[in-house]
Amino acid sequence: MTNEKNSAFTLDVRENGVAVVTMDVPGESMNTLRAEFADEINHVLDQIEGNKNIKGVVLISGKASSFVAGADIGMLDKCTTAEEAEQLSLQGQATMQRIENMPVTWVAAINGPALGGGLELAMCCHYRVCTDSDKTVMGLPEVQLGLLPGSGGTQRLPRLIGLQAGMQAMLTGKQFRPKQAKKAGIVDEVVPHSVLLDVAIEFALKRKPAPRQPKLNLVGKLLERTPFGRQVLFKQARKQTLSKTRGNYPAPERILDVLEAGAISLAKGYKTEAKYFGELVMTPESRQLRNIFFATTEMKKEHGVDGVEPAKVAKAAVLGGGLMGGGIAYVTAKAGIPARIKDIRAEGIANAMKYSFDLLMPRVKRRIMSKALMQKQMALLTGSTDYAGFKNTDIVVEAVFEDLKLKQQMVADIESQCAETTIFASNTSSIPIGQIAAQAARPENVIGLHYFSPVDKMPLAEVIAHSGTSDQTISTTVAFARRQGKTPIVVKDGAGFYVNRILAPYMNEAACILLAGEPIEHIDKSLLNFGFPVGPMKLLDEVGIDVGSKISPILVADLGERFTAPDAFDKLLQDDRKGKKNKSGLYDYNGKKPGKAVDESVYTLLGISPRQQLSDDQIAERCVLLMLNEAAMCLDEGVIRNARDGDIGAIFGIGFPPFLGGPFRYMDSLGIDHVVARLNYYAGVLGDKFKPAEVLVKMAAEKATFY
Ligand SMILES: C[C@@H](O)CC(=O)SCCNC(=O)CCNC(=O)[C@H](O)C(C)(C)COP(=O)(O)OP(=O)(O)OC[C@H]1O[C@@H](n2cnc3c(N)ncnc32)[C@H](O)[C@@H]1OP(=O)(O)O
Repeated sequence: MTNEKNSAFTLDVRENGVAVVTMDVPGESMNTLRAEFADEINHVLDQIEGNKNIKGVVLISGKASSFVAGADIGMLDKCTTAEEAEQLSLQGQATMQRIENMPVTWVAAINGPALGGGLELAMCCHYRVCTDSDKTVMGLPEVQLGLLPGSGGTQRLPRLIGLQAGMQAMLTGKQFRPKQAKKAGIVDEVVPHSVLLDVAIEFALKRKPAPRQPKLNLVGKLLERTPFGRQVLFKQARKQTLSKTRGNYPAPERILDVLEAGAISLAKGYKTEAKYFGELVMTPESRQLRNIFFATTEMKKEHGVDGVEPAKVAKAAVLGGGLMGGGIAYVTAKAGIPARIKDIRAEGIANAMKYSFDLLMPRVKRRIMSKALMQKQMALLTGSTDYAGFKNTDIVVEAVFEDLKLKQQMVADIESQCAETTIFASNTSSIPIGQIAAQAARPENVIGLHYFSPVDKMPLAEVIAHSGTSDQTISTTVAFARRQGKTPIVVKDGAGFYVNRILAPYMNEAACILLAGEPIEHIDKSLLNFGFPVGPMKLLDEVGIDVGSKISPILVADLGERFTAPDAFDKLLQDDRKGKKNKSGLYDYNGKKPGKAVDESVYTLLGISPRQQLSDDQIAERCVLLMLNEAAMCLDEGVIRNARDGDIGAIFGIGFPPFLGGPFRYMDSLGIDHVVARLNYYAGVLGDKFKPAEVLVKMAAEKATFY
């Protein structure tokens, strides 16, 4: 065995002629690919080429549960020119082409994540064997970083699984589970971890596979293997991509360019891949997306309170079997934590359980999940219309109606029915936690844990500590939310906490613009083009016009008149328009395409003759500026601990455009002086609600930035 001191690679030539190359980057929990490894890996390749006894090679990771997590994103972040980044790509391509062209058979033995450059490394091998571990995933997620696969992946994946499948995988960053990867043709075998190396060694002793084409049906062959078919395919793909990105994300378009080049010639494909990889590394969009990766990775290591270890949560309970309760129970059981659901009606419990069933059954049918695993997760859900089984719960999450008295009663019930250490976490979206805890015997155990709907999809959770919440409660709740797969941010108690507080002025301004006569679809299109996943008018229908109207008075009482909602909301509610939930809102939910067309009768109800008067940019600027201003006030008042939490909270909570990095990074990119100037302009035209936050005025004067 040869292993240069501190080398990332060791070479062990077995008696049977199989060389095992183990990648184990010293001191790192994950293997990543770095330019500095080039000499090391080429030295290993030289040794293999120089040893005629070697009949085959297995490439395996020395990490317990990960293969290779891709190129080192920190390395990419340090690039200062597109040419520098392009060289990294060309270097990666060359190394992988060298492996692919070696006379001996190479086998990638994958356990755990093989992502980005990690999958590219596996694809230059001649066979791939992976484990059936829950941690084993394969994919090319570069697009989520504003990049494209830069070490040959754009050319190898389509040749392995087909152009359409490869295109889809790269445009979405899809992660393949072991069985999916086998079915798609990414791996040749899926085995238990205990025999991974043995099976890989068997493959290494085989001859290289004959050149193979992915299996395609007739339509697939016509689309992928004829020039005319590819022309149709790429035209459709570009149209779909632009309809999703609205031109805000360059990477998907470059991926299609590279795929189209590669369909003509492999050499052209590699050349174009390196060129565009280099350019994308330097785009502001990719920089912002990489910042999100660094922020969320850093947050994974935080407990919410420095130096306070979380208590163990062995069992949880959920009060309320509605939409939120069902979602909370789902993510709890998915984390492997038993969840007891209490509702006043048995139907409520059944409804909560059905939430999980409806999410899991399709996965079983698509063979993404085994029936046994589904049954195991469902078995963690139990229910009761009383407090039986609550005695040994460590945390109870309350998700009942937004009624203060009811929530205070829930606190009293839990304090009498559960252990003295049991945490009471309220999923309230707006009621100050201090008020909910006002009559608690153990207020130190009371905390807010605010999820966003749909709970199984939205990654953010706000952890709201009132003045009496103990550090232990905070730390345990943060850890619990993280086990549920959430990205928790700890926010200070107060009406609307952080996310709903910055959302309210944004939504109110959209309503004002509507009342001034701007068409609903134009308002939504403007904010969609800005980069939000849904327009404010559609969001109002989705969340519920009644919910929005309940939050406003709470915000006005706690934070001031600037949160007063336009009377449009009252007029809509008087007409029983709650939105999507009762199929009557700003959009028409009764036609053939529910929610697609505006319900024109709204204009009559509001006394409006819709006419486009403002530009997209004017609409977006007015709504977004108020969100930015409120975010700055939240930071200044300590509602959020830092700009990073504010950015991640806005992106993960309300879909603030990720390519802009979040409110604070966006203000930095605009320039604080520009933000203040525009706020002052609108304050002069539209009133004090646009008055710039004092903190922004001060920062502008000092030419300060948030980062
Ligand atoms: C050549 C081209 O194709 C370009 C590329 O390959 S771009 C990179 C593509 N790869 C990715 O986008 C994967 C990014 N990583 C992840 O998604 C996750 O880390 C994971 C799913 C691999 C593992 O998740 P988890 O188990 O939660 O572990 P952490 O996220 O906490 O990560 C553990 C530590 O590894 C560091 N790390 C992970 N991936 C990378 C990477 N690509 N570059 C640099 N560092 C990476 C992460 O920062 C953690 O480090 P720490 O020191 O423990 O904080």
